[in-house]
Amino acid sequence: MTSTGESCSYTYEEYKETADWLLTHAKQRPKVAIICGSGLGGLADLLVEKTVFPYAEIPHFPQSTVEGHDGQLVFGELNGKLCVCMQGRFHFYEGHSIAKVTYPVRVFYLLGVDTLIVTNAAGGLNPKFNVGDIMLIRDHINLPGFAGINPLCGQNDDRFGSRFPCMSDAYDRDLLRLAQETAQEQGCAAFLQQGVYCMLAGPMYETVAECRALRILGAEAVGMSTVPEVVLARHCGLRVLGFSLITNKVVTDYESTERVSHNEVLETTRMRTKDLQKLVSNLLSKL
Ligand SMILES: O=P(O)(O)O[C@@H]1C[C@H](O)[C@@H](CO)O1
Ligand code: HPA
Repeated sequence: MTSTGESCSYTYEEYKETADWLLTHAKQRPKVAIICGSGLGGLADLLVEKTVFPYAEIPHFPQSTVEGHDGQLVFGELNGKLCVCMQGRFHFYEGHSIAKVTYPVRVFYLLGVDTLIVTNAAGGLNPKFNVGDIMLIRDHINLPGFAGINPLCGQNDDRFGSRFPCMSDAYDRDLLRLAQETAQEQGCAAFLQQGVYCMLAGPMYETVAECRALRILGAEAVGMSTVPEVVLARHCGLRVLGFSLITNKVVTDYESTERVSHNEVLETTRMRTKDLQKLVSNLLSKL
């Protein structure tokens, strides 16, 4: 890894070393990778015929530091589909460079993965959303990207993708439709939403004025992750499907006494995690 203070990136060889190490140590060859959001790592526990690698054992892999993010990579089968699951993701606010936050995505690509499923916990900005709703991510707003915090900044490596990737189709429309159908079939359409996720760097939750501004921008859910991984995944041509679990409503009123906390976020994930697990699992069988 090179770090100049202004930029920080990994070499192709480093990604390759990690991928080759995993190919040597895991027998599975998954086509689907899943990144589990805060409190949503239980999904990885459902895999069968598992091979589990603590992040600390994987060459060049970053470490998780946030409660609700366990820090292990799980290979296995879920509903008949081979998957590799990140039980714990990396966030920019943990002090990781944006290259570190997204490191696993290029490793997945080199493993032969062609589909990335991302999940996260997010605050609901759309007034029609309820706590516990599952929002299919239709699009995103990359606010840190507006400020130049972007995993694609720096020299482009054509072995991963082109200099100027398209982002107008970041979230795969066929997968979105499939997720909607699956939700209907399993009877959870009542709490399924679709919308625009906006990433902020965090780690503080938003002020009232910020939430009002985000709404004006067209954001419907706000969080502190996901977008850098999706940007890098699209750069190397992976199909992406994203789920935001609406864990809290954001505060847009100065008279409100509500205070969002990570405890509240984790509590909501506990309430809804089984539904999200079932949705992902049912969907996998259709891929
Ligand atoms: O990893 P995700 O995006 O699910 O985590 C969210 C954003 C912050 O890390 C944390 C705030 O409660 O949950
Ligand atoms: N804001 C930002 N990130 C979040 C929130 C929120 O309200 N809830 C869960 N993650």
